Amino acid sequence: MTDERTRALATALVVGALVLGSTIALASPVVDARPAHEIPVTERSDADLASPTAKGWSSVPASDVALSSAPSSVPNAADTSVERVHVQAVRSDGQFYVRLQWEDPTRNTSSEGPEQFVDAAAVQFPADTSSRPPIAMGGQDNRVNVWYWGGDGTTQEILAGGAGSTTPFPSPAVDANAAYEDGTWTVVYTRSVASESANRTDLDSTDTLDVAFAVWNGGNGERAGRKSVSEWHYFLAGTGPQGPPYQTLLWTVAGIAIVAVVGVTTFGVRRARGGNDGGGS
Ligand code: HEM
Repeated sequence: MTDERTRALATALVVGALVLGSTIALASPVVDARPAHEIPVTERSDADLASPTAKGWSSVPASDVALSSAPSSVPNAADTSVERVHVQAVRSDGQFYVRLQWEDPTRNTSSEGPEQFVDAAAVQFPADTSSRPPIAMGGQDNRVNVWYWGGDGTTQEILAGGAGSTTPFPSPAVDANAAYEDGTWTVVYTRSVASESANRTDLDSTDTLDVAFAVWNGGNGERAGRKSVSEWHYFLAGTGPQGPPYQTLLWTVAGIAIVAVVGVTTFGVRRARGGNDGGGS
């Protein structure tokens, strides 16, 4: 290979690497632009996502939500083990789906023996979505709806106005389905978007919807007030910054970058070859 050819090839590769590198550097902040407490709600049509292993979940953006011990006064309240939960949400065909996934190496589904507690998870919404209730399960004049799933197969829809006031709805409108695989729980809650009673959270809002999460590791003695909880987050209906438009933008920019890299490299190689051909034998 002649010096000129080597130089042209090296230049093409450096230019290509610079184009690709700057594209990634510029595109990443755009993708990460979602506010820390925002969780996008993806709009779908005719998607049945009630099963935790439904294929449709693989294309729904997941948010990583941090958890910490609930500041309650029960014994060993600070001894909790689950530090994060992945959250996905979809509205489809009149149904609202929330999928939670978290790691728990021990699968606890029975509370029948002494000191046995089940793994569990819950989602909390304001009963009246126009204001944000206290995170510790609402207050007397600002109650919350809690969707509770327990590892023994229990699903409850609860109305609460502060710790110690949890009251199950007489006819629950929430379903929950769970799967445990490779040390990970996956739970999907399903409720119809339409609310049927005054104390039920209106999920039909196109605005933001406050939401919080709790996870109990039964194997670590966690139950009731001893649990990992999130701060208040909010669901944002429609396509959030991490939703399709941003992904489409990222893939478009990445596509242009790849075409540019291939183009510059091909040009460089052709020039080098041309130089070589012109240079004779
Ligand atoms: C962050 C502050 C929180 C504190 C201090 C707290 C405290 C407590 C306490 C003391 C209890 C036992 C009394 C009772 O049953 O009412 C309890 C139970 C419960 N909490 Fe909370 N909580 C908090 C947040 C949450 C959140 C965010 C959720 C849901 C996402 C939640 C869901 C529940 C449920 C479902 C029960 C009943 C559990 C059972 O029967 O085992 N809590 N909580």
